[in-house]
Amino acid sequence: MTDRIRSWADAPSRPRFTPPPGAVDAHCHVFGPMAQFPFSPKAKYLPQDAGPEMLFALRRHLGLSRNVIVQASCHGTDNAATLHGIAVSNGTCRGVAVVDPAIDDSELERLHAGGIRGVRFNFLKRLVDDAPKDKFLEVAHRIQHLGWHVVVYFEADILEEMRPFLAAIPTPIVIDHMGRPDVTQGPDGPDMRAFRRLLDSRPDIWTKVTCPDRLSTAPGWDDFAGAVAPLVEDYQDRVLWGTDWPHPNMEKSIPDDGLITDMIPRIAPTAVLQHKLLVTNPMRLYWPEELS
Ligand SMILES: O=C(O)/C=C(\CC(=O)C(=O)O)C(=O)O
Repeated sequence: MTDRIRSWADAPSRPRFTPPPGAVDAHCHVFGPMAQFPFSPKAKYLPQDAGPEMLFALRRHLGLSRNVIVQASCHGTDNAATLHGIAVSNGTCRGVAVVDPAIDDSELERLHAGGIRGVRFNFLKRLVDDAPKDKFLEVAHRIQHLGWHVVVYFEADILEEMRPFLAAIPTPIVIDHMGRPDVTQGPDGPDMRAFRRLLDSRPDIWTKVTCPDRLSTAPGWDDFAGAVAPLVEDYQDRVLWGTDWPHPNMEKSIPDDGLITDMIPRIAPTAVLQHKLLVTNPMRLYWPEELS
């Protein structure tokens, strides 16, 4: 792997939508800078640098206030770049780590002190070499006392086989990008119905209603809006939103972050829904101490 890829727009448009004060981008990443935070030897993609200063510039441009930095697979289980992003954010970032299952308790405590509030289990074969469910479950038990949650990334074709694993997780769960349903099937299609059954199986499964650019095939991402708006309405206290910047692996179809932000009122059409999606819900998971 030699070429470093660039998957984000130089000059995203300014959204027409104005997020409420305190809005959180609850799914984004930082890449490097590589000279300071080298990528993993196991990385499946090698991106250009997209460090915290770039993330904060985008956040200002979009009218957002806080970020949840999710450790991307290109950094493996070395969370230094994510911790650095949090450390230079003056309290406006928290993070989700990816850990080696053999991690010891003192390292978990160090991550907590550095602003980590969850661990991510990634099941996408194109991103990781293995996803050991038994070891992940051990990790989930060991983070429970810290008040953390588990973020799980998988695609719709393995949802059924994921059910026993998800049922055994002792902490709250956040599913990335709704488990990547086929949104062209519409809100009542088989993928969305299966995903709703999962949400109905436990009251503490949350989801990120993210990535129209990855999930949609329609102009204006209309199929995404049509499939996702009813989900936001029905599960309004456990949905999160994020940009997914710097959009790993989207270099062939780089999305406009302004347009991504303008999807918010299409999936959450009222001020009440928008406030839950962008402020109350992410604050409950990532900054609970600030909520009275
Ligand atoms: O950013 C995302 O959520 C999705 C990714 C990348 C990713 O998760 C990772 O590298 O860890 C993808 O589908 O390629």
